Amino acid sequence: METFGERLHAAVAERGPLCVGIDPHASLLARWGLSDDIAGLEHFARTVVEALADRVAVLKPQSAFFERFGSRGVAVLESTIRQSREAGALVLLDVKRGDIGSTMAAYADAYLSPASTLCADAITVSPYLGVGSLQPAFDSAAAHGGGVFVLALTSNPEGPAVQHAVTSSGKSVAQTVIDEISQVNAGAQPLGSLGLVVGATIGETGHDLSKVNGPLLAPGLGAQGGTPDDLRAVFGESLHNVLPSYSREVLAAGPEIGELRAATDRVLAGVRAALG
Ligand SMILES: O=c1ccn([C@@H]2O[C@H](COP(=O)(O)O)[C@@H](O)[C@H]2O)c(=O)[nH]1
Repeated sequence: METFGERLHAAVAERGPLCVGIDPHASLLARWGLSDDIAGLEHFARTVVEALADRVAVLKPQSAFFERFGSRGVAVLESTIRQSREAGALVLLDVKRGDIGSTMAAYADAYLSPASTLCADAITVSPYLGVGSLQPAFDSAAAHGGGVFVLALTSNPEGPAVQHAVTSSGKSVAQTVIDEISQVNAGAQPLGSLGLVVGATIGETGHDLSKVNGPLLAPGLGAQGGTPDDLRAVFGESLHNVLPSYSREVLAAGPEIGELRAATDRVLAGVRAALG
């Protein structure tokens, strides 16, 4: 069985280093002339999949915007994941889950087990109950060829108050997360299956990402103000493992499929130039 790291490496080589988020904000539904209800959600998600799933390496549905509509929204999320994967995109489900023991194991079953209708290629998780509490997700990912992206240095301005705090070991909380994930990924070829989330907006923070040996998801580009030029300052020598992620910047170009594709081509050209 191929690992997620292998699959992601191949997808990026074939389609380019880009993740596009599927975030059906109420404001985007309105901008597309859609109703803020289950029919609007379904149309929006289906259009993005039709436009991009056969050409973008990774699609990242934001679970919250589907859950907003209850069980019918979750059903749309299920079909969005399935259709995206069938069209060849890897699906990173942005759910930012984090819990302990058997509860974390149940989340892992929900999102990483092929037996679940919500099974994605990878998920985002939160390490603030301790990185060790995420072990069931790491185990499930390893068993099924999936991936897990752990929040490390997030793109929001509130993040540093927690993530830069120094622990009793003398390291920051974020560096502790980075180092624990680096240990698991050590030696994996061409890339480990555990990734980190590091915002494109954070600037030079002095954190050492050089040993991660896994994908570095970079949200915060476009609508949050981050630019491809910011990536060098944030990632330095680790640029080769960066997976830039845009949501609103691309989605605002819809609803025309050609416009969504053109916006995607434009941001991909920008990040390619920055990543070198
Ligand atoms: O640090 C983080 C982690 C996750 N996100 C998510 O990415 C998208 C960003 O959307 P844009 O429209 O490109 O701003 C959204 O789903 C966030 O929840 C993040 O922004 N920062």
